[in-house]
Amino acid sequence: MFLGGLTLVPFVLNWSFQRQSEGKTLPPGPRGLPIVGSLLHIDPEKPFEYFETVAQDYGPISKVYMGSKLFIIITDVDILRKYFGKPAFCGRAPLDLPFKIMEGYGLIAAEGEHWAYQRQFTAKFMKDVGMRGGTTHAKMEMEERLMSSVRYFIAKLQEDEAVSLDEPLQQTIGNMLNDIIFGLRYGPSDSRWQRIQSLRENGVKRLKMSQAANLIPFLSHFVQGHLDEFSQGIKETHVEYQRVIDMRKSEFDDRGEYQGPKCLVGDYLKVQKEIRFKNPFSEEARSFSDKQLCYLAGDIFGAGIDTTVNTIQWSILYLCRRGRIQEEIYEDIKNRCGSEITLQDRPNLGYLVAFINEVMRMKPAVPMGVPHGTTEEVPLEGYTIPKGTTIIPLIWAINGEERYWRSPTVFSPNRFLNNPDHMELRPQDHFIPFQVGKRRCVGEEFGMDMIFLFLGNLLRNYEVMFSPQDLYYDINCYPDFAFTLHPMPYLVQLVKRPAFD
Ligand code: HEM
Repeated sequence: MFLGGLTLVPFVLNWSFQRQSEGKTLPPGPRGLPIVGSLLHIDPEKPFEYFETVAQDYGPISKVYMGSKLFIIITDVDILRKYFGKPAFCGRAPLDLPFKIMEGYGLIAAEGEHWAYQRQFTAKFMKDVGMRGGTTHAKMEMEERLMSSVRYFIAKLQEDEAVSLDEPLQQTIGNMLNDIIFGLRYGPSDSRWQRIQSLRENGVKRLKMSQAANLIPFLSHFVQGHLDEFSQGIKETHVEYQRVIDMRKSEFDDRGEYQGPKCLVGDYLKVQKEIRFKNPFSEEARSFSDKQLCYLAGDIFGAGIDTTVNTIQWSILYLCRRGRIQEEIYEDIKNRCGSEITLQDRPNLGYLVAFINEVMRMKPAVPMGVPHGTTEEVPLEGYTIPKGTTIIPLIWAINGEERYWRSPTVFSPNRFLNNPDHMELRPQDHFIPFQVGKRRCVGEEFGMDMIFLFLGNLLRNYEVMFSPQDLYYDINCYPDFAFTLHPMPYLVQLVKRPAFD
C-alpha cells in the first residue's frame, strides 16, 4: 500500500507541474483530480449539464480534464464559426471510441484527404437528389420516394389505442434512409433488416458501456468484451451491405452504364469505376474502396436515423403536453393544405417549422455536438491548443444562453417567427443544431424534410394525446445517453381527424 503510494508521488508531482505550465496557454477551467480529472462530477445521463456549469463559471472557452484527456468547451457561436472553418480544427476528436475503432473509414471518423474526397462525393450526391441547392425535378422525385414510406406509416396507424410509435418510426425513417442509400426498402418482418436493427441497438449499448475507456485508457482491458462485440456487429452488418453492393454492381449493363435505382451506393460505384479507370493507383482510387462504401453507408444511416427519430419523438411529446400548439398547427393544415402534406406546403406551415426548431432547441439531438479534434497545435483567441485536443461545441449550453434567447427555459415556437400569421420564419444565426463550418452536417436538409413530412402527415391525420399512464411523464429524463438525446419510452392515443379536400 505504502509502496503503491510512493510510486504515485512522481505522477502527482508531474501532473501538478504540467497543469501549472499548461495554465498559461490553455483556457480556464476546473483543475480536476489526478487520473480521473473532473470525471467524478459527471452524471452519465446528462454529461452536458456539467459542461454547461463549467462554461457558466469559466466563460465561452473553457477546459475540462476528463480522465487524462483535455477537452475544450466552446459556447460562443461566432467563435465556432470562426474556427470550425479552419482545417486544423476539423479533425475528429482523438477518442478511441467510436472514432478510432472506425479506422478512419466512413465520413464521420474520416480525416485529411480521404475525408475531403468522401465529403465531396456525399455532398454532390445530396445535391443530385435535390438537397443542398439541387434541381427541383430531382427534389420532387426524392420527395415522392419519401412519401411512399410516410403513406405506409399512416396507413398502418390505428385509432384509440395506447400505442408506442417507436417501432413504426424506426421502420419508416429507417426505410427512407435505406431507399436513399441502398435503393431498397425492407419489410418490417424481413429477418435481415431485423438483424441489422438489433445489431445497431446492441452496438450503441456496447459503445456506451465502454465509454470510460476513452478517458482512462487502462480501463480498456475491462471493456474489451464490449468492444469485440461492437466490432463483430459492424462486420456482420457489412456482410448484408456487401450483398446489396454486389446486387447494385450487377446492374451495370454491357456498355458499363448503371441501370439500377438512383441511390448513394449506385452513384458511388459509378464514381469508383471512373476513378479506377483514370488511375487505379491514385490516392483517390484507394479512397473509394468497397470497405469504405460499407462504412460510409453505415455512417449515413447511423447519423441519419437517431437524430431524426429522436427529434420526432420529442416533438410528439411536446404536442401531447401542449394541446393548444397542436391545435394551432392543425388549423394551419386545415386552412392551407390538401389531404396530403408535401414539401410545397412548407411556406404555408411556418408554425410547424418553428415548432420543430423550438423542439430542436430545447432537446437537441446531439447536445454536445459531434466533437472535433485539432490536427496540429493551434491558436484560439489568445490561447494555444495542443494537437489532438477534443473540442466540444456545446449546443446544449448555446441553446440555453440568455444572451442568445429571451426566456430560454420557456417553450415558445413563436421565437422563430416574424409575425403572427405563421408565414414568415425569423432567421436565428445562433441556432446551430447541425453545427457550423467545413464539417457541418451533410444530411441537414434531408433530415428536416423527413421530420416535416412525417409530422405534417401525422398531424394531418391524427390528434396525438398521452395515454392515461403517461400523464405524469418526466420530459427532463434522459435515459441511456450515448451521443444522442432520446426520451423515455411513452405511449400515445391517436384520434382520427376528419377528411377534407
Ligand atoms: C435532426 C437531424 C440531424 C441533426 C440534428 C444532425 C446533426 C449533426 C451534427 C451536429 C453533425 C456534426 C457536424 C460537425 O462535425 O461539424 C452532423 C454530422 C453529420 N451528419 Fe447529421 N444531423 C441530422 C441528420 C442527418 C441526416 C438525415 C443525415 C444523413 C442522411 C446526416 C448525416 C451526417 C453525416 C454523414 C455527418 C458527418 C459529416 C462529416 O463528418 O463530414 N445527418 N450531423
